[in-house]
Amino acid sequence: MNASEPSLRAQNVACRRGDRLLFARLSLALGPGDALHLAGANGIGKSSLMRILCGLLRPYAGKVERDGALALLDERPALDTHLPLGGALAFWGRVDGIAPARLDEVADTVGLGDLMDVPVRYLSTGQRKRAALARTILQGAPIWLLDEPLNGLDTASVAMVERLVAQHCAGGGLCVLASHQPVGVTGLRRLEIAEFAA
Ligand SMILES: Nc1ncnc2c1ncn2[C@@H]1O[C@H](COP(=O)(O)OP(=O)(O)OP(=O)(O)O)[C@@H](O)[C@H]1O
Repeated sequence: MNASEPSLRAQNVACRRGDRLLFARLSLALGPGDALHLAGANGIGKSSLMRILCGLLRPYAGKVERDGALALLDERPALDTHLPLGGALAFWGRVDGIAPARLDEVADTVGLGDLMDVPVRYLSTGQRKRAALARTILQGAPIWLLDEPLNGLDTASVAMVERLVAQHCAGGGLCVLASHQPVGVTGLRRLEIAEFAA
């Protein structure tokens, strides 16, 4: 694999939360163009695995190796809820050196171009999810970790996320996506996390 190409590997990873071993011996390997759907029952450990993959949580056993920058989308979008959406995205635009025109372009992509003057706290559930997706896109990272990106989205928005994931992977990125819902992305692999059995 080329050094500039993104990759994400987990080898024999185990996850312990409190005194419970959630899962063990979990391995995965993704390279450019790959997309993986993480599935499994409530509380099985999908979000925990996402946090392990991005380095926010230490695995109980095993190791994770990653090449390339990553963007994590979870239920806590890093957008100032007191700012208008445009201002909240512009904050990160200044941090990351993103041109204002690019902010507008991505806001249009996720269907929020007309809501840039609305405070983030007034956005609906689905609009807030789409705002978080805009932030994910704007990060420009080749590795996307999307934890329940379809929650609260209407049918058209689900299709939009599926399209964006497909485009991201077609452009050489990779994506791990945790969802209880079916995900319509061509070539998507599926990993069902199973409860740990000794
Ligand atoms: N900080 C923590 N300390 C102890 N236990 C935790 C902690 N965070 C999560 N857990 C527990 O770990 C288990 C897995 O949680 P996690 O959020 O990873 O599951 P999930 O598969 O994403 O669930 P869901 O489908 O409901 O989103 C749950 O039983 C949860 O209560």
